[in-house]
Amino acid sequence: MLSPRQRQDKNVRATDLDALSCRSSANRKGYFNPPDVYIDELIISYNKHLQFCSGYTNLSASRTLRSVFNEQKFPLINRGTYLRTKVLYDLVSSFCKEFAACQIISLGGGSDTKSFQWLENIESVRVIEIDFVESVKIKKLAILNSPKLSKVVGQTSDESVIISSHQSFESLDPEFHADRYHLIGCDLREIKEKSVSDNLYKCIDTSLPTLVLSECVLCYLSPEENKMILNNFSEAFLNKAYLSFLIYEPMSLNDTFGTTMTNNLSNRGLNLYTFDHLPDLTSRYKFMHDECCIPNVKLTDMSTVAGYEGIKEGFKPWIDDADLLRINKLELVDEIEEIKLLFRHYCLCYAELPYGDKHFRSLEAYHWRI
Ligand SMILES: C[S@@+](CC[C@H](N)C(=O)[O-])C[C@H]1O[C@@H](n2cnc3c(N)ncnc32)[C@H](O)[C@@H]1O
Repeated sequence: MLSPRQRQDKNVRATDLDALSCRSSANRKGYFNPPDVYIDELIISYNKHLQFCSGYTNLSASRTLRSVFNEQKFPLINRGTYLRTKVLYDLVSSFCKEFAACQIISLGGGSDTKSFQWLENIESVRVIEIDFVESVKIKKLAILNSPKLSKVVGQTSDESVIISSHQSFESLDPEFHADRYHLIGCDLREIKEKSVSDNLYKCIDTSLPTLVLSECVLCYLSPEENKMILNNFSEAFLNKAYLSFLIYEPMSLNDTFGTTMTNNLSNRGLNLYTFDHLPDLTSRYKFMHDECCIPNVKLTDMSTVAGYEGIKEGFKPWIDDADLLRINKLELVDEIEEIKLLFRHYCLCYAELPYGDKHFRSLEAYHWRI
């Protein structure tokens, strides 16, 4: 029997399946150019191993996977997935180009495949991915059993790893370490505990310019936990190297659509703790700037990023015309008001700490609302 907290954590971990199924759907529809060749390897790992995760049986795992992956995604969801993936990928890539030798720390990286693409395309980047122990094991098994993934992280072996029971899954070491890539299993809420932080900072190089990425992760934690996690990184890098945060999250805007989002999630046993406290860009700016003491904070919403709003006010879309034209041809999306409404409820935040005269200069090329 799972405790209420374990049940809640199981639901939070399962949000990764939604993210993966959305990426898989967008990929199949041709949104990603070039196509993402890593997504299927993660799906294979979930198909084989979800049944061994806590709270699942063979039957409930196949039911979950069927319902998540068989569901047809609306064009507007595919478009949103594409936009989020493309914008975050490009922004982080331009960070890596500007800072040359650098490090990306992905909080709650789940089955995201952008890390593999950064490793493939950017020679001097180190990537550290952190997630719950079970989620990290799914990714580790995907890497160990996939020649494609093993190759991209720079560690090939001829032996595949066979997991055939809850027990063998549980006894698998969750960590994976290669020269430029590290997978670490931990609960971010415990980041201040000495054993957790010692283990984490063994893999993190605090002398490198670093970007901490959180894509739909911190929203599942309370504002106090958000602050504690951000402060933990800020303190670790203080006077040692440039540090910044890139955060992508839903926000409630305190409107009817936000209330519907909250209700849908709470029906699935999920609480978005930041929804009440950080409902919009202004409150998020205050939180990052005043409470987390980060001096340079930029924020915008995805409707502005995509060019659905803000053009008259002088905001330029972040996606170029040729790409917009290309994705417009993939699927007919005529519910423009619905797209605006949905995209307005997702925010993007870049926040950097002072370190000498270091600054992510390419940031100025993007149009931010705040
Ligand atoms: C919606 S998924 C997003 C996954 C990935 N960032 C993406 O965008 O595709 C949320 C992820 O955050 C992870 N997560 C949430 N709370 C966490 C915590 N307290 N510690 C570690 N990981 C956590 C979940 O396990 C899950 O993989």
